[in-house]
Amino acid sequence: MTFSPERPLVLIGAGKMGGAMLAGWMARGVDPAAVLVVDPGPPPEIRELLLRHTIRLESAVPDGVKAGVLMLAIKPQMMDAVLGGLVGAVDGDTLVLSIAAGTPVGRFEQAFGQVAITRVMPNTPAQVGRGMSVAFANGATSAAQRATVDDLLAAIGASAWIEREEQMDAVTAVSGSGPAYVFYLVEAMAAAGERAGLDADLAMRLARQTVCGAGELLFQSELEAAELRRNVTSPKGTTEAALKVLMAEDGLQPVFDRAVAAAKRRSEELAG
Ligand SMILES: NC(=O)C1=CN([C@@H]2O[C@H](COP(=O)(O)OP(=O)(O)OC[C@H]3O[C@@H](n4cnc5c(N)ncnc54)[C@H](OP(=O)(O)O)[C@@H]3O)[C@@H](O)[C@H]2O)C=CC1
Ligand SMILES: O=C(O)[C@@H]1CCC=N1
Repeated sequence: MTFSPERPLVLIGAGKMGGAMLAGWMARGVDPAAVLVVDPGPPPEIRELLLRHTIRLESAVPDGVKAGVLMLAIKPQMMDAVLGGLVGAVDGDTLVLSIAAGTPVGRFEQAFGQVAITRVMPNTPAQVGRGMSVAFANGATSAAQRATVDDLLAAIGASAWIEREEQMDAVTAVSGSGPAYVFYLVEAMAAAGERAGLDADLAMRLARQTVCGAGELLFQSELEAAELRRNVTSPKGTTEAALKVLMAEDGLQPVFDRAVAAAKRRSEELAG
Protein backbone atom coordinates (compact mmCIF):
# COMPACT_ATOMS: atom_id res chain seq x y z
CA MET A 1 0.00 0.00 0.00
CA THR A 2 1.28 3.49 -0.74
CA PHE A 3 -0.48 5.08 2.21
CA SER A 4 0.20 5.09 5.94
CA PRO A 5 -0.60 7.26 8.99
CA GLU A 6 2.23 9.60 7.89
CA ARG A 7 1.10 9.65 4.23
CA PRO A 8 -2.63 9.00 4.57
CA LEU A 9 -5.33 8.06 2.13
CA VAL A 10 -7.14 11.40 1.99
CA LEU A 11 -10.76 10.95 0.94
CA ILE A 12 -12.23 14.14 -0.48
CA GLY A 13 -16.01 13.73 -0.29
CA ALA A 14 -17.53 11.04 1.91
CA GLY A 15 -20.98 10.88 0.31
CA LYS A 16 -22.81 7.94 -1.19
CA MET A 17 -19.94 6.46 -3.22
CA GLY A 18 -16.88 7.59 -1.26
CA GLY A 19 -18.66 6.48 1.91
CA ALA A 20 -19.57 3.09 0.39
CA MET A 21 -15.93 2.44 -0.51
CA LEU A 22 -14.75 3.56 2.90
CA ALA A 23 -17.27 1.22 4.57
CA GLY A 24 -15.98 -1.63 2.40
CA TRP A 25 -12.37 -0.86 3.31
CA MET A 26 -13.10 -0.66 7.02
CA ALA A 27 -14.94 -4.00 6.86
CA ARG A 28 -11.83 -5.51 5.28
CA GLY A 29 -9.31 -4.23 7.76
CA VAL A 30 -7.79 -1.11 6.20
CA ASP A 31 -6.02 0.81 8.99
CA PRO A 32 -8.33 3.70 10.05
CA ALA A 33 -5.28 5.65 11.29
CA ALA A 34 -4.05 5.77 7.69
CA VAL A 35 -7.26 7.46 6.48
CA LEU A 36 -8.22 11.14 6.61
CA VAL A 37 -11.69 12.16 5.46
CA VAL A 38 -12.31 15.67 4.18
CA ASP A 39 -15.96 16.58 3.86
CA PRO A 40 -17.72 19.66 5.27
CA GLY A 41 -20.95 17.71 5.86
CA PRO A 42 -20.92 13.94 5.51
CA PRO A 43 -24.30 12.18 5.84
CA PRO A 44 -25.21 10.76 9.29
CA GLU A 45 -24.44 7.11 8.41
CA ILE A 46 -20.92 8.10 7.32
CA ARG A 47 -20.40 10.20 10.47
CA GLU A 48 -21.36 7.10 12.43
CA LEU A 49 -18.87 4.99 10.44
CA LEU A 50 -16.11 7.55 11.07
CA LEU A 51 -16.87 7.62 14.78
CA ARG A 52 -17.02 3.83 15.03
CA HIS A 53 -13.58 3.44 13.45
CA THR A 54 -12.10 6.66 14.89
CA ILE A 55 -11.33 8.02 11.44
CA ARG A 56 -10.16 11.62 11.35
CA LEU A 57 -12.67 14.03 9.75
CA GLU A 58 -11.77 17.55 8.57
CA SER A 59 -13.65 20.15 6.56
CA ALA A 60 -10.50 20.97 4.53
CA VAL A 61 -7.11 19.31 4.07
CA PRO A 62 -4.99 20.50 7.04
CA ASP A 63 -1.76 22.35 6.23
CA GLY A 64 1.27 20.11 6.01
CA VAL A 65 -0.62 16.93 5.06
CA LYS A 66 0.85 15.16 2.05
CA ALA A 67 -1.40 12.42 0.76
CA GLY A 68 -0.16 8.93 -0.02
CA VAL A 69 -3.42 8.53 -1.93
CA LEU A 70 -5.64 11.51 -2.69
CA MET A 71 -9.05 10.15 -3.53
CA LEU A 72 -11.52 12.49 -5.17
CA ALA A 73 -15.13 11.49 -4.56
CA ILE A 74 -16.92 14.79 -5.02
CA LYS A 75 -19.38 15.65 -7.78
CA PRO A 76 -17.81 16.21 -11.21
CA GLN A 77 -19.45 19.64 -11.36
CA MET A 78 -17.49 20.75 -8.25
CA MET A 79 -14.13 19.45 -9.38
CA ASP A 80 -12.73 22.66 -10.85
CA ALA A 81 -13.63 24.68 -7.75
CA VAL A 82 -11.99 22.16 -5.40
CA LEU A 83 -8.83 20.99 -7.21
CA GLY A 84 -6.89 24.24 -6.73
CA GLY A 85 -7.13 23.91 -2.94
CA LEU A 86 -5.65 20.40 -3.02
CA VAL A 87 -2.40 21.09 -4.83
CA GLY A 88 -0.47 21.43 -1.54
CA ALA A 89 -1.47 17.89 -0.50
CA VAL A 90 0.05 16.34 -3.62
CA ASP A 91 3.71 15.66 -4.40
CA GLY A 92 5.64 13.27 -6.62
CA ASP A 93 4.84 10.31 -4.32
CA THR A 94 1.07 10.88 -4.23
CA LEU A 95 -1.33 8.65 -6.12
CA VAL A 96 -4.36 10.68 -7.19
CA LEU A 97 -7.45 8.52 -7.48
CA SER A 98 -10.64 9.94 -8.93
CA ILE A 99 -14.03 8.25 -9.04
CA ALA A 100 -15.79 11.23 -10.63
CA ALA A 101 -17.94 10.33 -13.62
CA GLY A 102 -16.89 11.88 -16.91
CA THR A 103 -13.89 13.77 -15.57
CA PRO A 104 -10.81 12.90 -17.68
CA VAL A 105 -7.33 12.26 -16.32
CA GLY A 106 -6.15 15.35 -18.26
CA ARG A 107 -8.18 17.58 -15.93
CA PHE A 108 -6.18 16.31 -12.93
CA GLU A 109 -2.88 16.56 -14.82
CA GLN A 110 -3.69 20.23 -15.44
CA ALA A 111 -4.18 20.75 -11.71
CA PHE A 112 -1.41 18.56 -10.28
CA GLY A 113 1.12 18.12 -13.10
CA GLN A 114 2.55 14.79 -14.24
CA VAL A 115 1.87 12.82 -11.06
CA ALA A 116 0.31 9.36 -10.83
CA ILE A 117 -3.41 9.65 -11.58
CA THR A 118 -5.85 6.76 -11.80
CA ARG A 119 -9.50 7.06 -12.67
CA VAL A 120 -11.78 4.46 -11.17
CA MET A 121 -15.44 3.84 -11.85
CA PRO A 122 -16.79 1.90 -8.84
CA ASN A 123 -20.37 1.12 -7.88
CA THR A 124 -22.26 1.17 -4.60
CA PRO A 125 -22.29 -2.61 -3.94
CA ALA A 126 -18.69 -1.85 -2.89
CA GLN A 127 -20.26 -1.17 0.50
CA VAL A 128 -20.88 -4.92 0.95
CA GLY A 129 -17.75 -6.14 -0.82
CA ARG A 130 -19.59 -6.88 -4.08
CA GLY A 131 -18.56 -3.85 -6.12
CA MET A 132 -17.44 -3.76 -9.73
CA SER A 133 -14.70 -1.21 -10.32
CA VAL A 134 -12.91 -0.35 -13.54
CA ALA A 135 -9.62 1.56 -13.52
CA PHE A 136 -7.60 3.59 -16.01
CA ALA A 137 -4.13 4.86 -15.09
CA ASN A 138 -2.07 7.64 -16.65
CA GLY A 139 1.52 7.03 -17.76
CA ALA A 140 2.97 8.38 -14.49
CA THR A 141 1.29 5.64 -12.42
CA SER A 142 3.95 3.11 -11.35
CA ALA A 143 3.51 -0.66 -11.07
CA ALA A 144 3.54 -0.30 -7.27
CA GLN A 145 0.79 2.33 -7.44
CA ARG A 146 -1.26 0.10 -9.75
CA ALA A 147 -0.81 -2.63 -7.15
CA THR A 148 -2.19 -0.26 -4.50
CA VAL A 149 -5.22 0.38 -6.71
CA ASP A 150 -5.63 -3.39 -7.16
CA ASP A 151 -5.50 -3.91 -3.38
CA LEU A 152 -8.01 -1.13 -2.67
CA LEU A 153 -10.41 -2.40 -5.31
CA ALA A 154 -10.01 -6.07 -4.37
CA ALA A 155 -11.15 -5.12 -0.86
CA ILE A 156 -14.51 -3.95 -2.19
CA GLY A 157 -15.28 -6.47 -4.93
CA ALA A 158 -14.14 -7.29 -8.45
CA SER A 159 -12.10 -5.02 -10.68
CA ALA A 160 -10.76 -4.63 -14.20
CA TRP A 161 -8.31 -2.29 -15.97
CA ILE A 162 -8.94 -0.57 -19.26
CA GLU A 163 -6.19 0.87 -21.42
CA ARG A 164 -8.40 3.24 -23.45
CA GLU A 165 -9.82 6.07 -21.33
CA GLU A 166 -12.69 6.73 -23.74
CA GLN A 167 -14.21 3.37 -22.70
CA MET A 168 -14.87 4.85 -19.25
CA ASP A 169 -18.12 6.48 -20.44
CA ALA A 170 -19.59 3.12 -21.46
CA VAL A 171 -18.23 1.50 -18.28
CA THR A 172 -20.00 4.19 -16.24
CA ALA A 173 -23.23 3.57 -18.13
CA VAL A 174 -23.15 -0.20 -17.46
CA SER A 175 -21.57 -0.87 -14.05
CA GLY A 176 -21.33 2.58 -12.43
CA SER A 177 -25.01 3.40 -12.89
CA GLY A 178 -26.07 -0.25 -13.23
CA PRO A 179 -27.09 -0.91 -9.61
CA ALA A 180 -29.80 1.74 -10.03
CA TYR A 181 -31.24 -0.19 -13.00
CA VAL A 182 -31.46 -3.32 -10.87
CA PHE A 183 -33.08 -1.48 -7.95
CA TYR A 184 -35.58 -0.02 -10.40
CA LEU A 185 -36.24 -3.52 -11.70
CA VAL A 186 -37.25 -4.49 -8.15
CA GLU A 187 -39.59 -1.51 -7.99
CA ALA A 188 -41.09 -2.36 -11.38
CA MET A 189 -41.56 -6.06 -10.54
CA ALA A 190 -43.22 -5.13 -7.26
CA ALA A 191 -45.55 -2.66 -8.98
CA ALA A 192 -46.45 -5.30 -11.57
CA GLY A 193 -47.10 -7.79 -8.75
CA GLU A 194 -49.50 -5.34 -7.13
CA ARG A 195 -51.34 -4.88 -10.41
CA ALA A 196 -51.53 -8.67 -10.63
CA GLY A 197 -53.41 -8.75 -7.31
CA LEU A 198 -50.78 -8.92 -4.51
CA ASP A 199 -50.61 -6.67 -1.45
CA ALA A 200 -47.87 -4.03 -1.74
CA ASP A 201 -45.76 -5.52 1.09
CA LEU A 202 -45.84 -9.04 -0.26
CA ALA A 203 -45.18 -7.87 -3.84
CA MET A 204 -42.10 -5.92 -2.71
CA ARG A 205 -40.84 -8.81 -0.60
CA LEU A 206 -41.17 -11.23 -3.53
CA ALA A 207 -39.47 -8.86 -5.96
CA ARG A 208 -36.63 -7.97 -3.62
CA GLN A 209 -35.83 -11.52 -2.51
CA THR A 210 -36.09 -12.77 -6.10
CA VAL A 211 -33.52 -10.26 -7.33
CA CYS A 212 -31.26 -10.98 -4.32
CA GLY A 213 -31.57 -14.72 -4.87
CA ALA A 214 -31.01 -14.50 -8.62
CA GLY A 215 -27.99 -12.23 -8.04
CA GLU A 216 -26.50 -14.63 -5.51
CA LEU A 217 -27.09 -17.60 -7.83
CA LEU A 218 -25.41 -15.71 -10.67
CA PHE A 219 -22.53 -14.85 -8.33
CA GLN A 220 -22.00 -18.41 -7.16
CA SER A 221 -22.74 -20.28 -10.38
CA GLU A 222 -20.30 -20.97 -13.17
CA LEU A 223 -23.15 -20.96 -15.69
CA GLU A 224 -23.77 -18.08 -18.08
CA ALA A 225 -26.71 -15.78 -17.34
CA ALA A 226 -28.49 -17.10 -20.43
CA GLU A 227 -28.16 -20.70 -19.15
CA LEU A 228 -29.52 -19.73 -15.73
CA ARG A 229 -32.42 -18.03 -17.52
CA ARG A 230 -33.09 -21.17 -19.57
CA ASN A 231 -33.10 -23.22 -16.34
CA VAL A 232 -36.14 -21.21 -15.16
CA THR A 233 -37.93 -21.48 -18.47
CA SER A 234 -40.03 -24.65 -18.62
CA PRO A 235 -41.23 -25.48 -22.13
CA LYS A 236 -44.62 -23.89 -22.79
CA GLY A 237 -44.66 -22.60 -19.19
CA THR A 238 -45.17 -19.28 -17.44
CA THR A 239 -41.61 -17.91 -17.83
CA GLU A 240 -41.70 -18.55 -21.55
CA ALA A 241 -44.89 -16.49 -21.73
CA ALA A 242 -43.24 -13.59 -19.85
CA LEU A 243 -39.99 -13.75 -21.80
CA LYS A 244 -41.91 -13.54 -25.09
CA VAL A 245 -42.89 -10.05 -23.92
CA LEU A 246 -39.51 -9.07 -22.43
CA MET A 247 -37.50 -10.38 -25.40
CA ALA A 248 -39.82 -9.05 -28.13
CA GLU A 249 -38.50 -6.52 -30.64
CA ASP A 250 -40.02 -3.73 -28.51
CA GLY A 251 -39.11 -5.47 -25.22
CA LEU A 252 -36.33 -4.83 -22.71
CA GLN A 253 -33.28 -4.80 -25.03
CA PRO A 254 -34.16 -1.58 -26.91
CA VAL A 255 -35.04 0.08 -23.60
CA PHE A 256 -31.63 -0.92 -22.17
CA ASP A 257 -29.90 0.22 -25.36
CA ARG A 258 -31.50 3.66 -24.99
CA ALA A 259 -30.85 3.88 -21.23
CA VAL A 260 -27.17 2.92 -21.50
CA ALA A 261 -26.70 5.26 -24.47
CA ALA A 262 -28.25 8.12 -22.45
CA ALA A 263 -25.95 7.46 -19.46
CA LYS A 264 -22.91 7.22 -21.76
CA ARG A 265 -23.88 10.51 -23.44
CA ARG A 266 -24.24 12.21 -20.05
CA SER A 267 -20.82 10.89 -18.97
CA GLU A 268 -19.33 12.38 -22.15
CA GLU A 269 -21.05 15.71 -21.42
CA LEU A 270 -19.60 15.78 -17.89
CA ALA A 271 -16.12 15.88 -19.46
CA GLY A 272 -17.07 19.49 -20.29
N1 LIG B 1 -23.21 7.32 -6.37
C1 LIG B 1 -22.66 6.38 -7.15
O1 LIG B 1 -23.22 5.28 -7.28
C2 LIG B 1 -21.40 6.64 -7.88
C3 LIG B 1 -20.79 7.88 -7.87
N2 LIG B 1 -19.63 8.08 -8.55
C4 LIG B 1 -18.97 9.39 -8.49
O2 LIG B 1 -18.69 9.65 -7.14
C5 LIG B 1 -18.68 11.06 -6.92
C6 LIG B 1 -19.55 11.36 -5.72
O3 LIG B 1 -20.87 10.96 -6.00
P1 LIG B 1 -21.88 10.65 -4.83
O4 LIG B 1 -21.16 9.95 -3.75
O5 LIG B 1 -23.06 10.03 -5.45
O6 LIG B 1 -22.22 12.15 -4.37
P2 LIG B 1 -22.53 12.70 -2.89
O7 LIG B 1 -23.10 14.05 -3.10
O8 LIG B 1 -23.29 11.67 -2.13
O9 LIG B 1 -21.07 12.81 -2.24
C7 LIG B 1 -20.24 13.92 -2.37
C8 LIG B 1 -19.80 14.35 -0.99
O10 LIG B 1 -18.84 15.39 -1.12
C9 LIG B 1 -19.15 16.40 -0.17
N3 LIG B 1 -18.51 17.66 -0.52
C10 LIG B 1 -19.05 18.75 -1.10
N4 LIG B 1 -18.11 19.71 -1.23
C11 LIG B 1 -16.96 19.22 -0.75
C12 LIG B 1 -15.64 19.75 -0.62
N5 LIG B 1 -15.31 20.96 -1.05
N6 LIG B 1 -14.68 18.97 -0.06
C13 LIG B 1 -14.98 17.72 0.36
N7 LIG B 1 -16.22 17.17 0.25
C14 LIG B 1 -17.20 17.91 -0.30
C15 LIG B 1 -20.64 16.42 -0.20
O11 LIG B 1 -21.18 17.14 0.89
P3 LIG B 1 -22.61 17.89 0.65
O12 LIG B 1 -23.61 16.82 0.41
O13 LIG B 1 -22.78 18.62 1.94
O14 LIG B 1 -22.41 18.80 -0.54
C16 LIG B 1 -20.95 14.93 -0.15
O15 LIG B 1 -20.91 14.43 1.17
C17 LIG B 1 -19.19 11.72 -8.18
O16 LIG B 1 -18.12 12.27 -8.89
C18 LIG B 1 -19.81 10.56 -8.96
O17 LIG B 1 -19.68 10.74 -10.35
C19 LIG B 1 -18.99 7.08 -9.23
C20 LIG B 1 -19.54 5.85 -9.27
C21 LIG B 1 -20.81 5.53 -8.66
O1 LIG C 1 -25.18 9.08 -11.52
C1 LIG C 1 -23.98 9.38 -11.58
O2 LIG C 1 -23.58 10.33 -12.28
C2 LIG C 1 -22.96 8.57 -10.82
C3 LIG C 1 -21.92 7.97 -11.73
C4 LIG C 1 -22.27 6.52 -11.82
C5 LIG C 1 -23.28 6.32 -10.78
N1 LIG C 1 -23.61 7.44 -10.21
